[in-house]
Amino acid sequence: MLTPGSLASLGAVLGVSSHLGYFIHGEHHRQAVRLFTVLTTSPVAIFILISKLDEPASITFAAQKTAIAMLSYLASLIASILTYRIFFHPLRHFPGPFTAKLTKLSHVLRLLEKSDNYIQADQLHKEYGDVVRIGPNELSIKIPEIVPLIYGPGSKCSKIAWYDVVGLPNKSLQLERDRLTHDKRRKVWDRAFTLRDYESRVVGHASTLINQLQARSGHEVDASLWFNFYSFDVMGDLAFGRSFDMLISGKKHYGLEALQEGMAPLGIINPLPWAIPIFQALPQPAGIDQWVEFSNKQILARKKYTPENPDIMSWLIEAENGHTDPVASDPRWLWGDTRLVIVVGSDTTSSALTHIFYHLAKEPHIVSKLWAELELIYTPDARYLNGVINEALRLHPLVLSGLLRQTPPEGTMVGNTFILGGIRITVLAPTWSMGRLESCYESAEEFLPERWGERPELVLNKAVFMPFSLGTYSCIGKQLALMELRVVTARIVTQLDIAFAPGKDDTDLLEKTKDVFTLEVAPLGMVFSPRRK
Ligand code: HEM
Repeated sequence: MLTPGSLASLGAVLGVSSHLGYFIHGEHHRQAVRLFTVLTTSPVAIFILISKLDEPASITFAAQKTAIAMLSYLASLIASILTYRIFFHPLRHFPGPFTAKLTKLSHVLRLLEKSDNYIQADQLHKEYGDVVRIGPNELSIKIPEIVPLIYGPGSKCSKIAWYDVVGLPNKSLQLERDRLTHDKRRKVWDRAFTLRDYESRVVGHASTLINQLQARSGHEVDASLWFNFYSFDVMGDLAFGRSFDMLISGKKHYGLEALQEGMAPLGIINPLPWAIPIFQALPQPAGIDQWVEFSNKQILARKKYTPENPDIMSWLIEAENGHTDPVASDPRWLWGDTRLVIVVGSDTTSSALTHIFYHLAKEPHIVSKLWAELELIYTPDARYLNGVINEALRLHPLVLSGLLRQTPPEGTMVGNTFILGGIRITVLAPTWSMGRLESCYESAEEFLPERWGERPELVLNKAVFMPFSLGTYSCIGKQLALMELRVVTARIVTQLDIAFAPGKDDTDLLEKTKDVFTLEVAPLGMVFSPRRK
């Protein structure tokens, strides 16, 4: 006879031992769906077992006993996890909100309202100091020296579990955690970026953008949307050999809509990598399905024709067709890299452009200095123009809350503290806050392009400036992105006057932009008009 007491004890013992024997060791995100299925179906199995073992048992009794066994298991599992996290975890001495020590769920709940992870991280640093425990297993570290240690070439830190699950079932360059495999795939991508001349194509799209802004001269336009059209069209052309023609139609392609809806849930669920596969296994919101379908369509269509001028996909498709190397020929790479190129090739530059033009509208003296420079030269060496771009990327980085990395198995130094090896800790440098560190930038909150040119003394510690990340995993599209930004900024500034639309300022942009791993940039009402000489 199984008494309620014996079942409760058995559940409690199993709860503690499954924590200490299994959950506390290693990573379990890849098994998340299986574990979730076991957890949700085991009450039925236990019910049947109790009914058999406990004859004659009424259904009510068997149900009660099942509930006792399950609840005592879950209660003791949770109690064991929380006790460990509060009293025994290697991060227990680091300051941070009490709820963050217990669970990352509190983090997710805080994001539900505004998806403003970077602002919340900044507030936590103001409250708790330079190193904050922002999750049971996670530290946000606002110390300049940490940047090369976590991200720099030769860093022993690796990408966290999030990278494994966010693109499932596909693979992609950015999401690959194994360094050797990543390096092999990076070589395939390198061919698409080495010595390719994409500038003339970019200039064509910039001219279309300017024509459209001229056609709307004196009227309010949502600059954020038009820069999105530009970057999406450029990405379509350079990656898939065909523009999406949004600049021509002036309308949002459903692909852009799908991308934005597909990325939105990430802003909320990101802090819980184990929950991502479970979320993906459930029926997906229409937006996400549309995003996947849109992305798949691009590569299927692209495979059917060979563009006149090679595009980024030319090299990735060639690798899939021609190689015996599994890293090149596994079709999951092409599906995943297609999604990657759509995200990183479009949202990134449009976000940077929107912030550049927000600052130009706010501080007209910068525009005058740009005119002066661009009247004399327009080359990649235009120092002030490059300074404007750097300042926008410093104050409004693409990945606002920081790139998540894992400490090596042998442990690592965090500030002055050594974190023991054996358990992998997630670490990040909060990019948005780091860009505003007074110890690294003189008058850090001010937009001062000259700090990157004629007044280098305004940069006190250049090591923290890493808008394109550093080392092995740094942005492969950096030079392309900078060229896209220079081409459009130089052309608009020399041809059009720029102002905020009447009654509009920066409020929406700064308060409504969402942190969804990259940025979902809020509208920016501006007026462009022919330049008064
Ligand atoms: C202003 C524009 C851009 C910024 C600020 C930017 C920034 C970044 C950052 C921070 C990463 C590292 C992500 C991580 O470690 O998880 C990254 C990776 C990457 N970016 Fe960019 N990016 C920009 C534009 C582009 C463009 C236009 C492309 C080209 C299509 C591109 C392609 C990539 C790729 C493929 C990776 C993955 C590299 C790897 O893991 O080896 N990016 N980018």
